[in-house]
Amino acid sequence: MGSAPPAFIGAEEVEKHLPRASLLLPALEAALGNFSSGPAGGVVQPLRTVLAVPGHGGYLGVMPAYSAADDALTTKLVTFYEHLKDSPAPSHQATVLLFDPRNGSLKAVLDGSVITAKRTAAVSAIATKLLMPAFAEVLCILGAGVQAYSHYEILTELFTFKEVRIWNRSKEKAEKFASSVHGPVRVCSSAQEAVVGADVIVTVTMAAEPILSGAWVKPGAHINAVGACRPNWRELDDELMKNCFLFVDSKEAALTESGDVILSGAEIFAELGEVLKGTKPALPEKTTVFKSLGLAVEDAVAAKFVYDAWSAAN
Ligand SMILES: NC(=O)C1=CN([C@@H]2O[C@H](COP(=O)(O)OP(=O)(O)OC[C@H]3O[C@@H](n4cnc5c(N)ncnc54)[C@H](O)[C@@H]3O)[C@@H](O)[C@H]2O)C=CC1
Ligand SMILES: O=C(O)C1=NCCCC1
Repeated sequence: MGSAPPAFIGAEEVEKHLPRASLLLPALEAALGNFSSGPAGGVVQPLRTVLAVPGHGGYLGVMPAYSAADDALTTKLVTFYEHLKDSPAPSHQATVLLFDPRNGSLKAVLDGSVITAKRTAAVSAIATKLLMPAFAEVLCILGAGVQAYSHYEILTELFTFKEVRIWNRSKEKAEKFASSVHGPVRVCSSAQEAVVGADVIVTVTMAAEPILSGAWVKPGAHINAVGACRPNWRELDDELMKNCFLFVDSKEAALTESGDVILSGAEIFAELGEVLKGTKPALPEKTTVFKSLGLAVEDAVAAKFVYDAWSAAN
């Protein structure tokens, strides 16, 4: 007898079984700690393969991982495109394949876009909890796309800010963001206006040149730097990179993929997983940057969560 055909779990079903990114927090915290524990942590994850699509300004990323603690075996396939002016397609599209680790059978094909949006924001929330200054009052989001929404949702669910500000390259998109989310958001006309005085800053743009300058950043602020995932792309300038304590999800990935890290020559202080394990301090009183690139094990944990919830309901 052959194995059952794989389930297809589309975006709506993923959303239904993962209504809030915060549901992933315990599993993601454990996974980040395991990832930073080397082979003893039971996470098997090579550096992702990212191949350019010549002539189309696009990239295809292949992200396999196995997490022994979750007994989750997945690979995510993600495409991201720089210029989509005349296309209705989102800039990032993803699919996660979930396998049975016991025999390699494909159990499910899951929409990966919702998973990517939520797990990335959840990891930024973990970094924020550890690294933001005490009494943080002002949240600033630079960018108004998919990740801006997921970051806004989890950061305003977990923390209480007196003010939320947004800036986007095209103001219309920032205004649409401000009128769609549930709480008050101030639309700013420049990145500088949004950043000055902010305690927590999130950069979620497709920029390839710095959009955040260290000169604007309040000493002690925490920055989640989520965009700029190519070795020649930047969101943060050298002044910020050189004058912060730099935390990353993966040292290997940061030194291979992050233009902000590679081109600035900034020294990495710790992986987030090391802070979660208690082997490195968090330093919330310092100016901190969490450079996020996205780990395949985060997708494994999130896909397993969705699949288990879906299975229980079907
Ligand atoms: N670290 C991680 O785990 C992940 C990181 N990302 C990255 O996060 C960033 C945001 O992703 P999404 O929200 O899905 O993209 P999106 O396309 O939905 O939104 C991107 C935003 O950036 C703005 N933008 C585009 N080009 C710009 C430029 N040159 N300068 C300033 N702003 C510009 C757009 O107006 C848009 O509001 C991307 O860089 C993406 O690659 C995405 C997924 C996971
Ligand atoms: O981790 C991910 O997923 C991604 N990271 C960088 C940009 C593409 C998607």
